[in-house]
Amino acid sequence: MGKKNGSAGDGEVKKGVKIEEVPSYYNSSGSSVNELVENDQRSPSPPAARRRLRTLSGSKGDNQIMTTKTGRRIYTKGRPPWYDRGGQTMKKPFVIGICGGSASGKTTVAEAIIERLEVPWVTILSMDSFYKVLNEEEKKRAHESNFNFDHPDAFDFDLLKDVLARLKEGKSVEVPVYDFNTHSRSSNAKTMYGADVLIFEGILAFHRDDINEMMDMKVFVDTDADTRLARRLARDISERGRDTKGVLDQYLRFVKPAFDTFIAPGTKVADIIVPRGGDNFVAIDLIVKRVKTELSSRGYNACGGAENGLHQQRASLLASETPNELPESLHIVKQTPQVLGLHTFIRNKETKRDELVFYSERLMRILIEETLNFMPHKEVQVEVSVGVSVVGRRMDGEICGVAIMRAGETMENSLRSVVKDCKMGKILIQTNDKTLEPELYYLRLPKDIHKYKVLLLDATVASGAAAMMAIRILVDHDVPEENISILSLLMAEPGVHALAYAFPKVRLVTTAVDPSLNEQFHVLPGMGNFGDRYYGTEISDDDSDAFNGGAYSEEGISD
Ligand SMILES: Nc1ncnc2c1ncn2[C@@H]1O[C@H](COP(=O)(O)OP(=O)(O)O)[C@@H](O)[C@H]1O
Ligand SMILES: Nc1ccn([C@@H]2O[C@H](COP(=O)(O)O)[C@@H](O)[C@H]2O)c(=O)n1
Repeated sequence: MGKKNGSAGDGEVKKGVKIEEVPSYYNSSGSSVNELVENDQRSPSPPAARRRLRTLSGSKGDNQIMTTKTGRRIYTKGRPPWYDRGGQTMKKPFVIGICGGSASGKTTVAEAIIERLEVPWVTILSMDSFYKVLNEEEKKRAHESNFNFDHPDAFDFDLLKDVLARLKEGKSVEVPVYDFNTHSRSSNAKTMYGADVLIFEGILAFHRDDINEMMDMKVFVDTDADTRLARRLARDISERGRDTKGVLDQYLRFVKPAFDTFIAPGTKVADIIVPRGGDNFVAIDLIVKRVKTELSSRGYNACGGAENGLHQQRASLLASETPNELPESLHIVKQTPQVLGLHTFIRNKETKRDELVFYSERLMRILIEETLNFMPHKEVQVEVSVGVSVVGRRMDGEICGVAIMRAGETMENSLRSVVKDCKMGKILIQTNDKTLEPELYYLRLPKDIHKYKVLLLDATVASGAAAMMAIRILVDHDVPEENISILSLLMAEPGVHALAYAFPKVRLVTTAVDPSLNEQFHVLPGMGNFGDRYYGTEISDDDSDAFNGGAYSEEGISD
């Protein structure tokens, strides 16, 4: 997939119909969306019939969005709300395997399925990513068109199986990006995440029974051999840095025999055979119909939300009695006159923005210092002067911060001022205006985050929906629950109980707990929309009513 410029940009849809207006913070590469579009335009132009599709491609961590002809948005990165109030996965992705000869149109069929499915969260995994790394002698042979890339031994099937298994569980994976020009992996892997539908395509997609068992539907693209060769010649010369002689030599020596021996038998395990590939709209429509039926029987609704999702359960949260006791995992900083005084400034709606920033940052530092007391420490001996030493303490292990955008970002400066050179990640979660479920739109985490004690930052916790999704994401990235602390200036009691119920080992640290939520899930009495007040982006009550029908939702998530 995503083979423009000869490299397999996996996890992307190659070509999206229209580039969306995406706020700049979606784009982690630092370049604007327009720049990304321009980059894409420099790539070899696809045949006219396919030009309607265009990629919004970016670097690792970018959100990938395409819009179908009917105007629906499809996210090829990100995460739908897959977990329930207990923090557990609710939905498994529907896995479609697509097998077929080289240049048979596997990618084209995959794109056509995505476009017609109209499911918002889709991931495409290509077998190309799992080509083994070649040694120097093999590379030399590959450059002479004398290496068999069509034999099963050319692929790392075990890695492929692990990646598929993790994606099925909704866990994040690092997928190698393959470069057909150099026959090697590029230095940067792509981070991929789960989805509603996962399409896995490749020439040997059906080669191993254990991997076949992981698929819910197996599609074989059966395109005539002459057409495949003609397309391959054109593509490999224009996109993969080959010449006519090399393509033909490789085809006769390896590609054709391997098709007969290893690929064609895939028709026997396939559920559906699609003659002619991407042109076969009848077959593609039948596949799409079947997938839609399967998805709805698994509890997906038309908007991509799940029945019994977080939002629906949140309503019952408001109605339900909260336990009398606050959970043990909650720590409230000591209510000193200093802390209470800072709160008074912050809660007061008359407090000016510069004062709010000053006093809230003071309170944030107190909150962070308090949290650090829970981090593991070890004894160390330091020399004070010649011959004089004392036994002191030093933190044992590394800390990183992850801000839940946007209000959590207000706490980044304070964390940096307390923890020197602290690595920082970001998560953007927004409410889907149709399903009302929180959804992940942007994710940037420090490398090897599972090795850190993670301080998750959000200025306030109301129902806990955003925090719960953020914790779920960290857990999916293999951060042990007990290594996560969520830090907030203010938490609402229902949110505290919801988080503690779902993730009992996660430490909740706050400077105050308010008793309740209103019907819009805003904390009562609360501190207003902290993010807007801090950034000076508040709108007047009148405007707010006009924009939101009377209710505002904090930071895009009604939490
Ligand atoms: N129906 C079609 N008509 C014309 N060109 C096509 C068609 N399907 C695919 N192609 C072209 O053939 C090449 C291989 O198609 P692709 O879908 O990438 O195949 P695969 O993924 O099986 O290698 C691409 O250059 C693509 O643009
Ligand atoms: N370094 C490589 C790796 C693979 N190939 C050929 O690619 C074909 C598979 O990709 P498709 O997009 O066509 O499915 C396969 O037939 C290999 O021969 C290559 O040429 N160089």
